[in-house]
Amino acid sequence: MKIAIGNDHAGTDYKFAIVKHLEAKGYTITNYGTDTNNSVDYPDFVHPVATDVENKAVDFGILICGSANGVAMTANKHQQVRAGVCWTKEITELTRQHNNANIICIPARYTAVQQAIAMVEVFLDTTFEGGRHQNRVDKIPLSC
Ligand SMILES: O=C(CO)[C@H](O)[C@H](O)[C@H](O)COP(=O)(O)O
Repeated sequence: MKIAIGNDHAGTDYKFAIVKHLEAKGYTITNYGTDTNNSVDYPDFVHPVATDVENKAVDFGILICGSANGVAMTANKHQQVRAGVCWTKEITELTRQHNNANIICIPARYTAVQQAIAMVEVFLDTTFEGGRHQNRVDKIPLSC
């Protein structure tokens, strides 16, 4: 499975922990940075991830910033992206089962790193339920 990952300065340390974990499990990761703790603007690192997801160059995306809101707002400007802010494993599971999210957004300043890794595992292992949820997901794009 192919994953694209991006973050701002608040998410760099978590990003490396997640990448290490996923690579050990055999995932192919495209890292769009940032790779330092120097202050950056999160949209610069979100759009490449969202573009890869939109173009189906990867299966899923992972975005990390301080609160997760900035990266989620940016990613959701892309038509084919459904980016969900996740802070528990249960919310993460529902984000896949009900919303068919293709990007998980993680709030590094409000989540422990082991919790972040556990949420990523749930995200990648959970399937969309379809059915009534498919009708709703189909109505998300503005073109409907
Ligand atoms: O974009 C955000 C808020 O929605 C992220 O949490 C950023 O990481 C945060 O705003 C960065 O803040 P900083 O004071 O510039 O480190």
